[in-house]
Amino acid sequence: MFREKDAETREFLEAAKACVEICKSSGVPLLINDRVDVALACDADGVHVGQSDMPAWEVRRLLGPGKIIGVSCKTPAQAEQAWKDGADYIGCGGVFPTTTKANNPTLGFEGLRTVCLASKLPVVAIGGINAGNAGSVMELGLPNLKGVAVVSALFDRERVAAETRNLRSILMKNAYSRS
Ligand SMILES: Cc1ncc(COP(=O)(O)OP(=O)(O)O)c(N)n1
Ligand SMILES: Cc1ncsc1CCOP(=O)(O)O
Repeated sequence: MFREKDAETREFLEAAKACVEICKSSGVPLLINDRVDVALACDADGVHVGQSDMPAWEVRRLLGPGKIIGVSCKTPAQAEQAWKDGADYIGCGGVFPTTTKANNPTLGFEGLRTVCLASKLPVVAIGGINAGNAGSVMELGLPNLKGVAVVSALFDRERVAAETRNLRSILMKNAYSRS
């Protein structure tokens, strides 16, 4: 996911193009946060939109059937709408308090559980998740909960690659212990 809230469009596009190149060479899909125009211009793999961004059905119309669309959802009604609109997955949170996104109510495990139980789409948990609590989120064993998304757990750290490997190994251990 490429998420940049403050950049000018041209700066955003240039950075997104660079990320697309890196991700393509590693076989990793790249989604662009919010910006359908940028995703189209750099041929990203998809877009993630929030509840006040372009509606997912419109994103689907513009991107076509082959791209990945994610929608942030805090309620069962929003999850149902995302499914009707043709999204591929939903992001649900903040699960824990976070300073990365302002005015973002914390749902806790109960809010996450409510949305996961109602969702017809795979769910990615987000908000305040890190190496210390990612295991406890996945161990909830909620239906449709397929993974976690993090920002500060990696980018507030000096050793981003090492932190990424550590978080990945925690999530992989959890995946094996549930299979
Ligand atoms: C998996 C996932 N969930 C939520 C988001 C954030 O999207 P949004 O609600 O549009 O909030 P902003 O990031 O735009 O502030 C995400 N990128 N991924
Ligand atoms: C974008 C977003 N949407 C819900 S919480 C959040 C921020 C997550 O950031 P962090 O992983 O740093 O808590």
